[in-house]
Amino acid sequence: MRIVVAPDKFKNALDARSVGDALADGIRSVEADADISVVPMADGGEGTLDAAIAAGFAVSRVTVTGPLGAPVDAEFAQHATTAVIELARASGLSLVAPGHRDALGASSRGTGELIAAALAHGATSIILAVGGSASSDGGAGMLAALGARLLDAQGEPLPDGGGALRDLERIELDTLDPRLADTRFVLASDVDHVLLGPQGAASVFAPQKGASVAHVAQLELGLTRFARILRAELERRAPRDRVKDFAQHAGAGAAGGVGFAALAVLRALQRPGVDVVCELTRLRAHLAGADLVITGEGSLDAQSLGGKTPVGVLHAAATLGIPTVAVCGQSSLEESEWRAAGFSACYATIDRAPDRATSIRNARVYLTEIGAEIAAAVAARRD
Ligand SMILES: O=C(O)[C@H](O)CO
Repeated sequence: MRIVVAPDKFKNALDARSVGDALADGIRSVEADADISVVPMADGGEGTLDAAIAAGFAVSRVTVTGPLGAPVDAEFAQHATTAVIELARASGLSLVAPGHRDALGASSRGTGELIAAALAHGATSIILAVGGSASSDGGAGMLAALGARLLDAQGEPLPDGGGALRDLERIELDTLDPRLADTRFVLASDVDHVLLGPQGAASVFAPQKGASVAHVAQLELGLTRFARILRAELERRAPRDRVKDFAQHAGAGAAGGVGFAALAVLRALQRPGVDVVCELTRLRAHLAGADLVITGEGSLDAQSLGGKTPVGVLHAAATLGIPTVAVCGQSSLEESEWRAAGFSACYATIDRAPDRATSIRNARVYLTEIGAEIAAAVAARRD
């Protein structure tokens, strides 16, 4: 029996590798000879770097400016001239203790510093995996770290953080790192949100970064100003008809608007994150000859069906006619929904636990049980 286990992380419980290993342990407890490939996956947000490293990319460590200004040790991954930068490693919300969240002050500067480090290592193709950020600065910090000048009415550099953007008067892009002109960027984002408005970066995501209602309003104002001034600067540099309204582009609102800066200034090509990760991990090669695929993520819901990891893996397996089983911490989908999506079965750890906290705490144990149950079901069908 050949089984490919290609899960995303179970947020707050286990990383993707641990989820896969727990399922594999369970399968082997029933089918000792099973040929199992564990392929840690991600949807373009957090976990993308781990997926690249698991796929053989080399790791480089750099000290960069953390989301609130203190230095953090971050990593990027590189293979030949392709680098994977995961924003969350430099500018992630997980780097900030819950009591210290500062939605106005947090910056994406460290992500720009990571990009600069990758350029110094010879990268000419950069996959920018964004999501899980502490910042809502529209990518202003990232651009500043790459040489852009963001100035206030007195011609002084703006302080870091989305809260300061309301004082932005001018952006100069002529000072950008010249290597960027010869670098191809792919934007792999965890969400498709636009930059502004009720579905934008400030309204939807800033509250989880510690923003009050008043902060959200201030951030929205600043991001609106930033988008307008940046667009004017881009129009100054290029014929007006070639400058798109990147603020409205899907993914522009990812990571507090870093998606916007990546699209507008780094000329990034936006791709569904899970497709990028499928390529990084060479998932299709792993799937060759498989009898079954197991995928999943912490919470399986309508958003998952919109193109998150489980569905990306499901589609890759379906093209080869391989059945796919979903495993999750909890699911809000009806059986008819996950079946209609194409999964042949769906298992949730919460179904084995008295409550959510226990489900998270004992995720490894439950996943091992689920792995055993899946293997037993396959064996029963075969015998
Ligand atoms: O970082 C964020 O703002 C969210 O994860 C959406 O990208």
